[in-house]
Amino acid sequence: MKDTGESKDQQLTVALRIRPLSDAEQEEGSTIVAHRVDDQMIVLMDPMEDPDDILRANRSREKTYLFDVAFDFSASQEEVYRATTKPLIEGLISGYNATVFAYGPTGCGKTYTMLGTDKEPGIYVRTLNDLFHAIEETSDDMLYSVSMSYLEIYNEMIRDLLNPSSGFLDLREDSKGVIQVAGITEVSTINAQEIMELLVKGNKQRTQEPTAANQTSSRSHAVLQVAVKQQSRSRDVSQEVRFARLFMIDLAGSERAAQTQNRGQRLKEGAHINRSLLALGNCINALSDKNGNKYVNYRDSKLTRLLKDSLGGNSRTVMIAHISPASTAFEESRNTLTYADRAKSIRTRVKKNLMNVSYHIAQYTNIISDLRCEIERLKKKIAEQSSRQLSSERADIRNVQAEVQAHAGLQSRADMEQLREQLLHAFRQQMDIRKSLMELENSNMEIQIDKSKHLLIITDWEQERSRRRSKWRAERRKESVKKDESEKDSDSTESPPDTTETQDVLLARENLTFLAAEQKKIQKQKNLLEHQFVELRDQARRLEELLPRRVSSEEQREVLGLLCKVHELEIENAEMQSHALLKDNVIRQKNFVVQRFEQYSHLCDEIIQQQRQFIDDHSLPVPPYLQELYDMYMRELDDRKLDRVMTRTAFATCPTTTEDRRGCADTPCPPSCLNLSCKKLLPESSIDLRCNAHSMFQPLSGRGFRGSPHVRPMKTSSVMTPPPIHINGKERQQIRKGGQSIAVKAARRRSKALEVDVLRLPHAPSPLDPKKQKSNLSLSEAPPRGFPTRCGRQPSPELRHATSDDNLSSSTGEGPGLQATWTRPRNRQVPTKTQTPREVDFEARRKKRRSRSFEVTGQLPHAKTTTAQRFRPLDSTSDPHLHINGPHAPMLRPHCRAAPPLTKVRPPHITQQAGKLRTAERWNSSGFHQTFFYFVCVFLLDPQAATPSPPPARRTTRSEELSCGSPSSISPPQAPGPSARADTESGAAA
Ligand SMILES: Nc1ncnc2c1ncn2[C@@H]1O[C@H](COP(=O)(O)OP(=O)(O)OP(=O)(O)O)[C@@H](O)[C@H]1O
Repeated sequence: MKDTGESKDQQLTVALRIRPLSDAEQEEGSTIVAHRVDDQMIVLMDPMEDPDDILRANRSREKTYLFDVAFDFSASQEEVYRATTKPLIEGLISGYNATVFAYGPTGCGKTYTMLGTDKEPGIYVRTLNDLFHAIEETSDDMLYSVSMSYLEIYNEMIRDLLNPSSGFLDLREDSKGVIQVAGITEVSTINAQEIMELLVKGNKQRTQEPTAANQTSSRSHAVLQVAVKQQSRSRDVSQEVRFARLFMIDLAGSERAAQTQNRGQRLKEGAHINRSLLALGNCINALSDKNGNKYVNYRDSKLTRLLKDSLGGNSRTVMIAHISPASTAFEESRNTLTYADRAKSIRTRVKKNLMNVSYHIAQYTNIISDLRCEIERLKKKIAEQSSRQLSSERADIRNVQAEVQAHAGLQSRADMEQLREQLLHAFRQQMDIRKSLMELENSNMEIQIDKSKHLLIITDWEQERSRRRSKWRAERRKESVKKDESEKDSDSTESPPDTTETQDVLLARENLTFLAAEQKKIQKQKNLLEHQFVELRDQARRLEELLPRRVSSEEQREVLGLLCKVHELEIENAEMQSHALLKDNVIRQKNFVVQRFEQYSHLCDEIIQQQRQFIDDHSLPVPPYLQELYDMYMRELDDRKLDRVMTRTAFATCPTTTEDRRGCADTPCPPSCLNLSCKKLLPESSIDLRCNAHSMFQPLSGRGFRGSPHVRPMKTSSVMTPPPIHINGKERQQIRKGGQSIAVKAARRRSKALEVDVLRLPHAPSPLDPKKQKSNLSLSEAPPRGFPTRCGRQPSPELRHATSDDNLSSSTGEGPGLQATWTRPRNRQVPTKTQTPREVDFEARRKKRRSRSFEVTGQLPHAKTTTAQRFRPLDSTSDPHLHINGPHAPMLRPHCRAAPPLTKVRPPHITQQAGKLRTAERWNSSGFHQTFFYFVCVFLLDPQAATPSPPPARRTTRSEELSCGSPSSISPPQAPGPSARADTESGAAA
């Protein structure tokens, strides 16, 4: 092994630290005489300067010292370490020896700087920490071995602080002049924590005693030696090995006996300390001699021998001198400063401790085995690294997976949110459209009402015109009978009545045109909105279908399901509001129509009563059939009174289910509803009203209005048709039961009333009586509905049947009902021998009734071909104002063919007398009082004309229909004239 390091001169680094003024010094009243001027300059002021001392008068009272670095009481441990010792660590690793020693009087802070406290560790700890950190950083390439020893020189004896039991140790110098402590314990470790524990342990072994100057006065010099050996990990035949030592020395403080007041052992310790320090001072003096000729006597003390290399050899050395700032320690401070100042000029020859090791062939085996070990070690390290990498990669994969999952979760949540928003948007739009539709429908209804009012004005005017014309014609006819031809000529010059339309009528026509245009516009808007609504509903459905696929969690599914449900309910609510609105409007219109009808009815009654009064007053002869008619009229009046009461009850039993309502619409109302009143006794128009009132309870779809032409146009004006609210089986049963009980009551009351009639009326005439036969025949021919039996007022089987179970069951649509009782069978049954013709007739009707009741329930497929449909007895001919929706004229035509206006109807017995009973099926009770009234009028005017001719086969005009209810409109049948045609046209236009 040979030393290959290059040497270079290096000056000793001297730092000076001034500690803070201690409590004791403050108590003594010491003043601060040492000041740090800057990073390097210290000023020491002499507190004993006497102004009277002439000899020293010219001397400066302050002395300035310059050092490499200067600290005062404000400097921290870290600052001192960084400025003094930290730079040595790099050199130490590179193979340069280093020494740091703390020098100064006792109690000036040497131990504080080197060892420090737990909170403020000193140079020892900080240096070792940094050293091991630096070793760790380069350990991949270099192989280090660190050993540490800790000793004290106490009373010129060396003691191993790590192993105090080893006794006093000797100093020896090897062949190269390197001082060694024989037998010292060297601890090899690179664990900083372990070294710290050793230091604590060693410090506890250090001799420390309290003195007057310092309560923790160190009575020995403590030397911590750290040896660092470093070599490259790559082995070769020759290899470079670096070796360096670091001494960190906490010297004992120089002390004055007077100051320390030591006695005995302490005094002896002090003497030894001072001697070693004096030797150190001498060495420093010698080393700092500028000439360099002075002999350096290291052998005077073990301290100087130990520090031989550090002071004058191969070492980078840092001296940290400590002084007290107190005036009381002025002398010690000045001495210390003087020594430190001298030490500055000490120069050391520093060289790297490099050893090139050449191996013999015999050592190659070891080298190879070492290399193998190294290879194994490296392989192991690589494996460890790869496994660490793998695990980190796995961790990375897991992280990535977690991230992906989180991202997917976020994505799905965002998707769900978007879906929810879309759904909500679709629902909101649906609701908006619903509302708009409702508003449009409302406007439409209002327009309809307005139109009805205007139509009414026009109709009134037309009636008035017709009345005037009729009157004019009658007058003309009368005059033609009374006067001769010449007078006729003169009369022919009379102008017809003025038929110019009034201002009101013109205005009404204008308004009608305007309202029709408005209605068209509304209809267009409605169609558009309905189209949009359908699209939106489809869109919402598609979104709802998407839900199960998109929704990941049950919770989300539940929430979205509820959301859909809520909006469905909202839509249903809107539909119900729409229905309510429509119903409200329909009711308003019905009320209007009912009022109108009642006006007509009262007027008819009034006229009949007054005419009757007139006949009675003038004792005019009344033909028996007119008397019969009048009696019938009176009975009808009574029945109507009863009927009003019963109708109120029967209304409560109106069918509620769709099927029942449909039955009511397609066919006459079921018995439980209004059969006892509207179908038997009430005039046609009344029945129609009731039936329409029924239809108010139907859903506003076209289907619900099928049976009533008056309300059929409503089909086109209904809003989007939401499904009807279905009533479950139980509820339906309850409703039916309620209906049945009310129907039973009504039927019983009806039967009772008829029985009273039987008691009151004369018995049926004998079949042998030709007159009565005629009457009887006429009765059997005549429709039974509301038409009282002249032959003794026997309660008809039909009416008795009204209370039967059969009949009642039909009210719920479950069995045959009474519907057929107000229609007349077309094909009469051939009487058997035992049956009277009347019984045969009843039997036939009963069968027909059963078939009709099937028709109502819809159980027979060919029900539509029954007579009920052909006769259409419920269709009104009397009041055009029922036609509240849509076009009127086309709807009226088929209706009128089935039930012509009263002006064209002959009373049954008259037609029989004339042998022309063809229109009996047209006969119905609704026109009864009107017919009667007609005959009374005719009779009064001209008894000869009381035998009417059969009605001409012509189409009924609307104006004539409208005049049905008006007494003034009753006129003898006549061929349609130009005026009538004009009426027809104007009515159709309206
Ligand atoms: N820089 C400083 N800051 C604060 N306190 C200090 C400082 N220097 C020294 N002291 C305090 O002064 C007292 C004496 O210090 P220390 O024991 O380190 O002196 P010393 O020079 O080692 O004495 P000795 O030579 O007798 O061992 C201690 O209580 C120490 O905490």
